[in-house]
Amino acid sequence: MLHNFGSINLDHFYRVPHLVRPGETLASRDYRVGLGGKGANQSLAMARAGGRVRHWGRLGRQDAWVRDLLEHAGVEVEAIALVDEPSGHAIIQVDQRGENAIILFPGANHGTTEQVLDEHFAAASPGDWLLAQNECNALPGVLERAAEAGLNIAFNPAPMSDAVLELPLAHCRLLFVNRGEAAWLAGLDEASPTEALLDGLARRLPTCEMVLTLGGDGAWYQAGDERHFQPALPVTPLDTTAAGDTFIGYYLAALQQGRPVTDCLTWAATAAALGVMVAGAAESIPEATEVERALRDGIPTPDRRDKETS
Ligand SMILES: OC[C@H]1O[C@H](O)[C@H](O)[C@@H]1O
Repeated sequence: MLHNFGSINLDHFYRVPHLVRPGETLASRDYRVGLGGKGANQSLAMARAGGRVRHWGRLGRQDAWVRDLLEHAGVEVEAIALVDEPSGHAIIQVDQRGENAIILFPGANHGTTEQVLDEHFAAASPGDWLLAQNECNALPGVLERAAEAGLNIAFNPAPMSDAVLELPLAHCRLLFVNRGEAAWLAGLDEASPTEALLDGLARRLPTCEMVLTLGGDGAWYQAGDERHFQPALPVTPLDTTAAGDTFIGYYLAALQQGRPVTDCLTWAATAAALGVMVAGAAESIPEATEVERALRDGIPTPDRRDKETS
C-alpha cells in the first residue's frame, strides 16, 4: 500500500495570451474550475494506473464531491477528513504554449494535527510507502515518523521553498524533482548542465534514488552509479498542469507492480505526454488503458485524445 499525505485543491483555470506581467491587467479567454492539488493529482494518477493508494488529507465539507470522485477512481479515501474550513485552492494561468503560473491558497491542507497523524500512521505497516509533496503542513514530523515506522518514503519537494532544505530528506528512498528543484537542492544554478545537477543531487543525498523530470527534455533516474534516461514523447502541449503529478503517480504504480525502473520511466513519461494534451489537472490524467494503447500504437492526435477523455 502507498499512503499519500497530500494536498487537495480546487483549481481555478484562466487561459491567457501570456502569463500576467507585474502591473498588468489581463483578460482571460476562458475560466474553469476542476480538481487539483499535487497530492490529489498524484493519488488519482496512481489509482488510474492500477495502483493501491490511500490518501491522507483534508477538504472543506462543501467540496465532498472531490472525495467521491477520488473514491470512484479507486483511491482509498477513509483518511480524507471533511472539515469546516475552506478547501485549498489554486489560481492557475495557462498561456498559449501550455505553460502555467500558479498561486496557492493552502486552506484545509494546512490543518493536519498530531492526533490525526497518529490515526493515519496506525493504519500503515512497515514496508508500505509514504508519498508526500510540499503543500501540506507538518511535513518534518511526517517524514521523521514515516522513517521510524519503517515506511519507504517518496518525496516530491514541490512547490520548492527554503523550508524543504530543512527537512530530513536523508530519510527518503526516492525523490522526484524537476530542474528548478534539483538546482535548489544541489545548490546550483538552474541553467547548470543536467550532468552537474545529477552529480550535485548525488553528493547532497547519496543514499536516495532520484527521478529528475525535465519536461520536453525527458527524465533521468539515478541511484548511485546507475543512471537511465527516458526521452520525452513528441507532443505539442496544450496545458502542462499536473504533468509532473501524472508522471509520479504512474511511476509509483509501476514500481508497486514490481516493474523494472526503465518500464516505470516509460510508463510514466507516456502518461505525462498524454496528460499535457488535455486542459486541466485531474481531468487530464489518462486511464491505464489509454497509456497501454499509446505504448502499443503511438501517441494519438490531439483531437483523438480529446474524444477519448470526453
Ligand atoms: O501540479 C499541479 C497542481 O499544483 C497545484 O497544487 C494545483 O492545485 C495543481 O493542480
